[in-house]
Amino acid sequence: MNQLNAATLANLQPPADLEVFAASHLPERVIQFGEGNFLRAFVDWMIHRLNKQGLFNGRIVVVQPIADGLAGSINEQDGLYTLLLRGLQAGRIVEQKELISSVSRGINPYTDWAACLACAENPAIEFVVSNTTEAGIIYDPADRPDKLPPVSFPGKLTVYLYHRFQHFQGEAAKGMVILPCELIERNGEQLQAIVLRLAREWGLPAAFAAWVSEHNTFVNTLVDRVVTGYPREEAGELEQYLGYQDRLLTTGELFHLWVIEGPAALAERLPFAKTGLNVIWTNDMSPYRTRKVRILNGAHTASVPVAYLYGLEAVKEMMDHPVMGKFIRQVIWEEIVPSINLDREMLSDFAGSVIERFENPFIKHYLLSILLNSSAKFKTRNLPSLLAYYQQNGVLSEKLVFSLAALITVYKDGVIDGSAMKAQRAAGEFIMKDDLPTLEFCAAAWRDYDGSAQSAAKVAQAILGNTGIWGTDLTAVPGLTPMIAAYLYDICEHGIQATVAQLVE
Ligand SMILES: NC(=O)c1ccc[n+]([C@@H]2O[C@H](COP(=O)([O-])OP(=O)(O)OC[C@H]3O[C@@H](n4cnc5c(N)ncnc54)[C@H](O)[C@@H]3O)[C@@H](O)[C@H]2O)c1
Ligand SMILES: O=P(O)(O)OC[C@@H](O)[C@@H](O)[C@H](O)[C@H](O)CO
Repeated sequence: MNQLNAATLANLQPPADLEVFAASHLPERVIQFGEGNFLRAFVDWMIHRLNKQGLFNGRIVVVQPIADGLAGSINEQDGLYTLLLRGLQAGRIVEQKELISSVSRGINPYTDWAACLACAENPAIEFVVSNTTEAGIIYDPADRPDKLPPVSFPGKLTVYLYHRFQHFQGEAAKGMVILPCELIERNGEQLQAIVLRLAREWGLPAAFAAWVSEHNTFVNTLVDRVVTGYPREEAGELEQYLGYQDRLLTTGELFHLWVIEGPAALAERLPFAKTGLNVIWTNDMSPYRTRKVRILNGAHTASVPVAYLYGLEAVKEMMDHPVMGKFIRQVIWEEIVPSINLDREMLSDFAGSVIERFENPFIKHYLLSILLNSSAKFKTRNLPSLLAYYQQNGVLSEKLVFSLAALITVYKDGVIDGSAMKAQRAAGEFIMKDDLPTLEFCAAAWRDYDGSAQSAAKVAQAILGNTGIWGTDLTAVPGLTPMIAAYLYDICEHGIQATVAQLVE
């Protein structure tokens, strides 16, 4: 079977339900840092939808942000890939198969940084999009403008913008619109602040900093869609059906929401709403962010360590499970939702829709992929709920605390292997990826556990007291250390299944 590319497509009779739209004539108008599943199933899909209706007429040049990436595969496929969106709409099964044609090419800046800078000279490329994970928007004091390319994403963007500034001699109209999609608080503002800091520390002219501030627009955005990536279990069957091999094949749910905090005039230049896409332009995205990160991501992060240790593999399986299904619903309705100080009805509607999305029978969202980097996720997604619940009620939220104990148990008996950990659950060994110092610290904290309640208390004391992991000393939260210690002991000595079964009843 041939690999998908323009030539393969030209000689193929695609299945009738695969929507194909030719876009190879359209100019590049967007530069995108990040080539992951999420952007391909979200922003690139949205631009594709705009193009189909003649509302944008532009393509995206994709830059891989780290040395190991997919630019080569993107080019082998002439930027083409298949997206499968599946779910229930008004009780009906809906499956949308689209051949996405909005990506023009991939650039690997580690082998061709000049190609990336050449884009900065193109006046038609006015938009920057990014998703470099939460690890991407960071200030790296060791980064340098003369590295080819700079190491960090903000470093690359600073040099990119400086090249544009120089090429167009600071012309106001050549400023860019920058839309980061990383799931960090006020992503646009944080990115702009790092760019300006690097510009200052690298001794770039003050006029450049002024141009960045006055003529470039960094917007804050919040993204929402469950993207499950390459469907490895059914890929063979799907490729037979499609008639080609597609290394970039991606799957996800139908639901999508992009909240953009930016000037109304921008909505005219990116007219997503005209195509029926769920894109909200607002002056204040914080309620959207709080509700999404605390309820949807928080529910994932609270339930996944428990469910994975329990022996389950995917979100839908967890939702259908007699014990774990109760656990996740209880943690959402009884602990997370009440801890958020926003309109009750809005929160309830959202929580209900999140549960329906998790029940989507057509996507397989692996727990292990959600478990990745759980310590940082717990800190930003669940700790605020745990602490707010305590402040409101004067007692600790049992299931959120239990989920923290389950997460701490994930690191028990772990052996560091390169930058990850070989970890253990009853069902066997697995690879736990997390921040390396956290993995090392937690593995060491468990070493003296001897099956006694006292040694469980020592583990709890050590791990909760590590401010580097949680951003605060959690042993200072009244009652938390003994409660975690008791759960650790129960999980280790009675097993997670018995412990969680008792908790949900
Ligand atoms: N998959 C989803 O359902 C989903 C939904 C909403 C938001 N997100 C967010 O999108 C991010 C990416 O998800 P994905 O599914 O596309 O993952 P992915 O693994 O397919 O892609 C990750 C991307 O991030 C880049 N990257 C990784 N580490 C980096 C680093 N240290 N510095 C710079 N770039 C780095 C990679 O090069 C790649 O482009 C996640 O961190 C998540 O927060 C994902
Ligand atoms: O993508 P992560 O690893 O940051 O978090 C795992 C999930 O919570 C996340 O992917 C959600 O499904 C997504 O944020 C929905 O929009």
